[in-house]
Amino acid sequence: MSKVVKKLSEVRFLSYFRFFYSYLGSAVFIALGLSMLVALLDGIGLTMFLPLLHAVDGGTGEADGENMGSMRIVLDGMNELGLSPTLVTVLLVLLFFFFMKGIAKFALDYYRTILNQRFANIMRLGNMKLLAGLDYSEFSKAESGKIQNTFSGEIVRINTAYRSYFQMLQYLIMTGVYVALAYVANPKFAVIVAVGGLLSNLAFSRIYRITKEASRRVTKEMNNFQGFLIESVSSFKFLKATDLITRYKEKIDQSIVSVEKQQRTIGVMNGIANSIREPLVMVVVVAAILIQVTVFQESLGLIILSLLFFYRGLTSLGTMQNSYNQFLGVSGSIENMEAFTEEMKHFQEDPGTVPFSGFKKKIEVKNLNYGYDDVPVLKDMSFVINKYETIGIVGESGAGKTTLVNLLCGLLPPPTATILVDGIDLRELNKHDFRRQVGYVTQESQVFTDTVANNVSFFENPSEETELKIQQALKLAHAAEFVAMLPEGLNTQIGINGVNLSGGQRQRISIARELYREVDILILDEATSALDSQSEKLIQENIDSLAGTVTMIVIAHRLSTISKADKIVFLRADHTYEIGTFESLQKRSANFRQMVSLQTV
Ligand SMILES: Nc1ncnc2c1ncn2[C@@H]1O[C@H](COP(=O)(O)OP(=O)(O)OP(=O)(O)O)[C@@H](O)[C@H]1O
Repeated sequence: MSKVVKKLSEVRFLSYFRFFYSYLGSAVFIALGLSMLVALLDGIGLTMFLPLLHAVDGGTGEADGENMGSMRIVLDGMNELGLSPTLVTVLLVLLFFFFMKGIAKFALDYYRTILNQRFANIMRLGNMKLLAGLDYSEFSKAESGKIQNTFSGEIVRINTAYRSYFQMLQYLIMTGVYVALAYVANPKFAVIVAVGGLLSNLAFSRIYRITKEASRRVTKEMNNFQGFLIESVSSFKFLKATDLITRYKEKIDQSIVSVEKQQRTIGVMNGIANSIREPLVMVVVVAAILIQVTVFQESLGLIILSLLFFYRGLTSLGTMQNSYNQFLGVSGSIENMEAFTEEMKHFQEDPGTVPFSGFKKKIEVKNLNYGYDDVPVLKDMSFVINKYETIGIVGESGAGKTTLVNLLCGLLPPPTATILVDGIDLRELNKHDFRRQVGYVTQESQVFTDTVANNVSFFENPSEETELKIQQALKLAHAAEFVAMLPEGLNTQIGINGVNLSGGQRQRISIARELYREVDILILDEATSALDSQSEKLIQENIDSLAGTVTMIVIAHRLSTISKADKIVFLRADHTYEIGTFESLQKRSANFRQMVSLQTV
């Protein structure tokens, strides 16, 4: 089945089908099958009108099938079933088919609603999986607005696209069924109307093109808009305090206006498509009747049934055209989503296969070289971190401290086997296992819009035991005191990005979270930079007290933070480095001495 779908999808219009099929599988065929059933039942019901007319017209109360052309097969069928085509039977059969159609239509609508929801969820779940598995270095190049928009607004738009697309397919099938029935009823008339219908379709091609282009632009502008929005929320304080928010708002306003403009174009196109549909249908029908009557001299009676089918067929065609135009109005989102998921799939991280059950002995860095886009940052670096040691990483801004730490925690994979954890190439280790043992307090404290307790336990189920652990972690991070003073203690909401807390308090909460996790390796990136000297001193003491129970890698600008470290990796801007204790580096490195002399240690 999927091979057939692939082959068909080489046609652009059908390539969208492959997109939906890739998420919903053969369920889409069930929906299409139901559409066909609805059209067939409706068509058969309609054929009953002719024997009905005939029965009434003949005054016999019984239809004999004369003038029904090939459709007399329906009457033959009734006869075979032992149903004599009296007025009452024909009426009952007509009712029967329309009831059956009602049931099939209900099943179709219900199934489509379920599929619609399933479709949105499959997309959301799939995208979340791809995002979680994304390689960190690729993530750092991504646009946050695009991710945000693709995950929220675009999914809504694609859901609309899905509805319109399948509505279009449903009406396409219906049109096909009606045209086929019309052809069986009156072939000549059918051919004239079909040609007319196809010609009328040409009028729509320009509308389709304009709508599609506008849809693409909406997606692009929405990506920009979301990006601006995220940045204006995260940088609100700065933008507000400097009134740069006024200028930033102008950028956001422009993208809002541009989206509106494109959506207006889509609206106008949909309006035109809607309003010219009916007149066009009528032009085709009137022309076909005139040709039938004047050129082929057929009686009107002969074309009534065919006309009935055609009127329905052409109405279906019109609805199909409108659905298609509505679909095109949001189809830009499908292209965006396809490109986005392809990109994310391409940049998935290798999860690693070797299980990791805990850090046992040492991390060895052996001749590590690393750079970005061929620009070297770390050159031929070698050192060892033994279990429970504290390693300080210092150096000028841009010397590569964060890069080194990202390599050590497996966020950036080194090109060759140059980082070994307990003798195993870090790239081979199961990343989930390994990272569960890594705590990371980043430069910008990571806090989440929830309570203090949830920020520390990271949403672990509340229990007495959990609370006790939270309190211990807060104490170690020197945060217990200020948390106790908060209006609702542990259950206080900390606000968006922790706005209700001071910078130092946010940092202490972040430290408490990593201590709560009881990891083997704790990375602190400038972790005490936002603290006042009293708090820093206290945390420093707590960190020192952790020495010997956890392996710590500490990036520090303030040398006091790492004066007691077992080893210090001192990085220079020219990619050279030195390793030693604070004292030994002070003795042998002029650069290090200079750095120390600039600070009061
Ligand atoms: N994703 C990236 N792509 C390209 N270059 C990068 C990337 N990340 C960092 N760099 C570059 O690598 C060098 C080292 O950066 P890194 O962030 O590791 O330095 P750092 O010592 O931690 O600096 P700071 O103390 O200012 O935080 C810098 O020149 C930086 O511009």
